[in-house]
Amino acid sequence: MNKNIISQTYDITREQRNKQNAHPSFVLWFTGLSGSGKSTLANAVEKLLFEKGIQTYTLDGDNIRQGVNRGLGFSAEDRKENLRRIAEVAKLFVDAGQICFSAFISPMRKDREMIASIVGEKDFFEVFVDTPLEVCEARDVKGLYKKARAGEITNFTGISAPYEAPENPALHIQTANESIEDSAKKIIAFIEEKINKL
Ligand SMILES: Nc1ncnc2c1ncn2[C@@H]1O[C@H](COP(=O)(O)OS(=O)(=O)O)[C@@H](OP(=O)(O)O)[C@H]1O
Ligand SMILES: Nc1ncnc2c1ncn2[C@@H]1O[C@H](COP(=O)(O)OP(=O)(O)O)[C@@H](O)[C@H]1O
Repeated sequence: MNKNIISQTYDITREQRNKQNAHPSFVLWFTGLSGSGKSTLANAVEKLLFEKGIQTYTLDGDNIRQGVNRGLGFSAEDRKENLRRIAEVAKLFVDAGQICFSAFISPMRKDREMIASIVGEKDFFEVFVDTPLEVCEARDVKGLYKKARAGEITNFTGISAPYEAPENPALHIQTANESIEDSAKKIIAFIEEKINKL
């Protein structure tokens, strides 16, 4: 850390923002294979909360990689740096009073532990979007599995790069046999419980 950089404090605090919004702020971190349903569910849940006047924002891998993290690839080191930066951004959203959804594959347990420690354990909730590889591959929303099988994409999660399933997620969503609405309802119930408890 540069000793010439000193932390600046501002008078409007997170607590004041939470009070004004009438709800706490925290991060729901969706992890799962490509095509598991992370973006779909973050989108569905965000719409339901928006209607209730709850402040939310979603950070999504595809979008962030075209802007803030343009230039990072899919090696283990680049994924770690991608996720470290997003964790810092998510932490800012929590400070800004938002319920922040993060939809990133985030395949490695160690990297997810790093994210939790950056965001702060008490503000971090891991949502495992648990969809079997065969189902994700059959969905092949963006045609990437086909390319990965053909060897046109290297380091593709689930095919040529690892995915380590969470061992103790705050929430476990299995999308293979349930509708988007049913999955979204489970997440909303989880959030409502947090809002009432925090
Ligand atoms: N090699 C490889 N492996 C996995 N995914 C790939 C790859 N190349 C491109 N894509 C596309 O990038 C999206 C995943 O980016 P993330 O930032 O979420 O990945 S990570 O958390 O850093 O592992 C991912 O988006 P989702 O399908 O929404 O998960 C893909 O569209
Ligand atoms: N219960 C469910 N939850 C989420 N997505 C589902 C569900 N059932 C089917 N799907 C479909 O699975 C696909 C998931 O794609 P997407 O949200 O882009 O995944 P990811 O963001 O994890 O890559 C979408 O086409 C969506 O309609």
